[in-house]
Amino acid sequence: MATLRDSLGDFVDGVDGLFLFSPSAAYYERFADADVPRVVVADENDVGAESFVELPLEFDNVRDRLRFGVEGAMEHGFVAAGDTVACVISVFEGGGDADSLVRVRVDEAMRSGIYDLFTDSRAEPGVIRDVFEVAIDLGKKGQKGKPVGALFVVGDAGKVMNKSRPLSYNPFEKSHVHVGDPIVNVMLKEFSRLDGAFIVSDSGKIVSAYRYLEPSAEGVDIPKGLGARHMAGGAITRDTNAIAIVLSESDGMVRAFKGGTLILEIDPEGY
Ligand SMILES: Nc1ncnc2c1ncn2[C@@H]1O[C@H](COP(=O)(O)OP(=O)(O)OP(=O)(O)O)[C@@H](O)[C@H]1O
Ligand SMILES: [Mn+2]
Repeated sequence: MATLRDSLGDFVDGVDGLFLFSPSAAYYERFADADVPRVVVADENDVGAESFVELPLEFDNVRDRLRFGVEGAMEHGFVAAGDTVACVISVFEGGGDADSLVRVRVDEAMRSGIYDLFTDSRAEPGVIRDVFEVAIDLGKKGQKGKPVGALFVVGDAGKVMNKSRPLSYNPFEKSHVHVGDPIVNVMLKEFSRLDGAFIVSDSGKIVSAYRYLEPSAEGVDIPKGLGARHMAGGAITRDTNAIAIVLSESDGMVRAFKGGTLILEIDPEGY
């Protein structure tokens, strides 16, 4: 008769790597003698891991977090398609160290583009994260309690400006304000009541509000049911090297597009 430990030991049989998501230093040390390489996935490399994948956003959805970590590790060459890895991760918050073990088979199809979205975009990862945060926050609270939509085009701003036109005066015309600044977040939320898109530069400068995007929609494949805002947001990312972060007024979801493709869907309520 097998004990529970014997039976569940299969879980780590033959794994090629151990992924530790946001481990404390003590927890990381516990695995110092592990007979497989350790990969740390966290917002910062506090533990000084040799193999480290930076998590730019605390993906609340565990699947997204896992996917991000695995994709990042593939990009860094820590793992490859065909490998199997054991991921130690927290599903529930506040529990201190990780509470779950997930066995993941690394395969090419796992590359959703999440990792690329942050690390392989023209815009700085911190800028992308800050825009996500504004969009998520806006999605959670709405505008004075009412659902609101918003469209942020991030990076490659010169080209994006050339493929769009103003719907109204640009309140950011002569200003040098950046996303992430608390005052700016209030402004962005205020202006999101009005039409059009926000254009943000690679370094996070808000270049314009109220832009009507005029990309060619040719070859853009976005899910049916999404309207003009999403189409325009998706299409501009095919025409330029920008990414688009779209908050839907109708279903409340935050979506990210890159290269004309929907990469990521986040439910702000989960954050
Ligand atoms: N080409 C565009 N460029 C910039 N903004 C646009 C463009 N097309 C639509 N919008 C903005 O999107 C708003 C909503 O349009 P629409 O309902 O068709 O989009 P949607 O994709 O269904 O988004 P939602 O889910 O928020 O309703 C418009 O009022 C307008 O502000
Ligand atoms: Mn709509």
